[in-house]
Amino acid sequence: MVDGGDNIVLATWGSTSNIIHIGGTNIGSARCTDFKDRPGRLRAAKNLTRHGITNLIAIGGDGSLTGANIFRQEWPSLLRELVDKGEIPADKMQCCAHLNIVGLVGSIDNDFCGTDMTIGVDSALHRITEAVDKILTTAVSHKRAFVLEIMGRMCGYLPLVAGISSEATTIFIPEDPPQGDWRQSLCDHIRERSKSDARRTHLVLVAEGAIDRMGNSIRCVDVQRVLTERMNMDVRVTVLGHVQRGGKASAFDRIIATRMGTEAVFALMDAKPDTPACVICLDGMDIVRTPLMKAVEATKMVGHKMNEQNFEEVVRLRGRWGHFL
Ligand SMILES: Nc1ncnc2c1ncn2[C@@H]1O[C@H](COP(=O)(O)OP(=O)(O)O)[C@@H](O)[C@H]1O
Ligand SMILES: O=P(O)(O)OC[C@H]1O[C@](O)(COP(=O)(O)O)[C@@H](O)[C@@H]1O
Repeated sequence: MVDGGDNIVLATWGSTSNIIHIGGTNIGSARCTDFKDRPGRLRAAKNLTRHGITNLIAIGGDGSLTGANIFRQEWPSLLRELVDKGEIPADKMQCCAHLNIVGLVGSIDNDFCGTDMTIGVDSALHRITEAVDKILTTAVSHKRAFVLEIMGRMCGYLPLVAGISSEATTIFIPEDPPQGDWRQSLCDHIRERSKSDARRTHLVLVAEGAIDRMGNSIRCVDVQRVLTERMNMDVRVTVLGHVQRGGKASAFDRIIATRMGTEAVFALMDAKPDTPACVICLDGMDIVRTPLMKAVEATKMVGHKMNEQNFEEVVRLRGRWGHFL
């Protein structure tokens, strides 16, 4: 939108076929600093009106969806400025008067309030589960413990569900830091588990953003040191890194992306000038429309509560969010 020119092309059946399995971005969009400032959004408005585009589906996290909402709010004033500067003809004020926005949440983190799952998180979970299964081969045959760093700077969803699917011994996530002395309780827990299952292989999953109750980072090497020094265990660290973001989309992701994309088009077709912008969410197994700004506000609130170290509230906000509506 901001760069215009050849970056805006008509989608056809041909250009949108045979891409359903591909991860990443196919249309070539990326983070764009210019869009954060009005001059960048002015250029985007000019490029869109040139093509007569007044319906947008924004795919991204809270940043992209916040930007999209700001763009929508500013749209009339952007058009007015462009007309006043002589950059677009005056009749565009009428034919492009309203910009409709619908959001889709794409993120491997599953950190957006309002949707039970974001597009991408299931594929990442598959990648993590496959990787952990492979690591378990060495863990079992060499009788080693493994400490794995899992993505999620502010969100523990992936480590949490990956921990369940791989029977991890312990999981560290940012939203629910361990109470008290985590080093001691980790050792106690492992001793306890080993009593009932001496052959057990110990996996510890650490979220990228894991912290203790004081806000200090818990890193894989910290866990490794504790288990090595206090438990005399043979411990290896593996950082799964960007492997988690890559590869083919899972069947579940292909299906929710298709269902959500379809609903986004219906939402745009239904939109009237005064219809508030919405984001398409998964509620249980249903695809639903949710007010965009409420969802963005709730998501930002998680960040504020995290900064205040109000972890009870963070956990509550990460859960079902009917209380916001
Ligand atoms: N406050 C904002 N105003 C306008 N555009 C924004 C704003 N925040 C983010 N954006 C746009 O959305 C893009 C993606 O935002 P970012 O926070 O990096 O990722 P995400 O959408 O995954 O949260 C940014 O590069 C920028 O173009
Ligand atoms: O490569 P970068 O820019 O450090 O990004 C890695 C971060 O992106 C994430 O994968 C989330 O990205 P998305 O929300 O775009 O899926 C985090 O889990 C991770 O911390």
